[in-house]
Amino acid sequence: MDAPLPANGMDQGEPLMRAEGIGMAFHGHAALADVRFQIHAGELVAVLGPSGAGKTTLFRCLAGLARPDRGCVRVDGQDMTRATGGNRRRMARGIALVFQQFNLVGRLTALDNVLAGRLGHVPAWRGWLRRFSRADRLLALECLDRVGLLAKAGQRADSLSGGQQQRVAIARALAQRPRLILADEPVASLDPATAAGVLDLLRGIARTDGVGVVCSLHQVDLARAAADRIVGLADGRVVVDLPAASFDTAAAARLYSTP
Ligand SMILES: Nc1ncnc2c1ncn2[C@@H]1O[C@H](COP(=O)(O)OP(=O)(O)OP(=O)(O)O)[C@@H](O)[C@H]1O
Repeated sequence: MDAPLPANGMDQGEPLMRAEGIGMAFHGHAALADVRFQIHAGELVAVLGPSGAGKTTLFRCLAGLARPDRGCVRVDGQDMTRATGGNRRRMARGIALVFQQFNLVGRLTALDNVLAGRLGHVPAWRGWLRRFSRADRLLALECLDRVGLLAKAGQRADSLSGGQQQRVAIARALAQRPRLILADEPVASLDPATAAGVLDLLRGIARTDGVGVVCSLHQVDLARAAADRIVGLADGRVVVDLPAASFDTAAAARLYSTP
């Protein structure tokens, strides 16, 4: 008999990214301790945990923005933590980041912000002069269309609503043509309905494009509705790693009551 397919219905194969025993301390206090989990193509993994559990520190380690004291992050089996030069840049290009505060340039249009997603793919001088090719412009417009904001392409980013700004940030991530999207509390600044819409969008991208998405969240209900898997961090350790459908009140109690 065939093995059952994972929660997202896709054949998972080799993981895109693997956290292998990540540890990181600040002033002698462990923010992360022996964190291990995997992310596969096409799945949305929600990282939940109480305040101070280490979600942002983990996100920074996965994104290559911080170097863990112990363990490593592997992308396609290669150790990103110790990669240098062109190799590191190539790995970083495959990882797009989405932040709670959107990180758009307010005075630039939505389209120009999305084009920033192409910066890792074009020669530096083109980026400085904002000389993007026709193909890059078409791709950026296509990405805006996918997030439902083609009509806002020429509008300044700071004139858009919070939900629209986060959609532009997701379009920018898409324009990078990433294999992984790491989103640190992407819906923390949004109202519940807008938040659910943004998570639906990320889940659709995971499914349609086969991108792995990791998303830290504070709301259990949103995580259960949008994610394929939930990884629970408490006091820097993974205390839960379950298909979202199996994340019940007992799992939530285990996660949020860990001393
Ligand atoms: N730059 C830093 N210097 C010192 N301590 C830090 C630093 N960054 C994080 N920490 C500590 O590491 C621990 C984990 O913090 P982190 O921000 O990763 O948690 P979090 O789960 O993202 O929290 P929240 O949900 O409140 O954003 C906390 O005890 C925090 O005080």
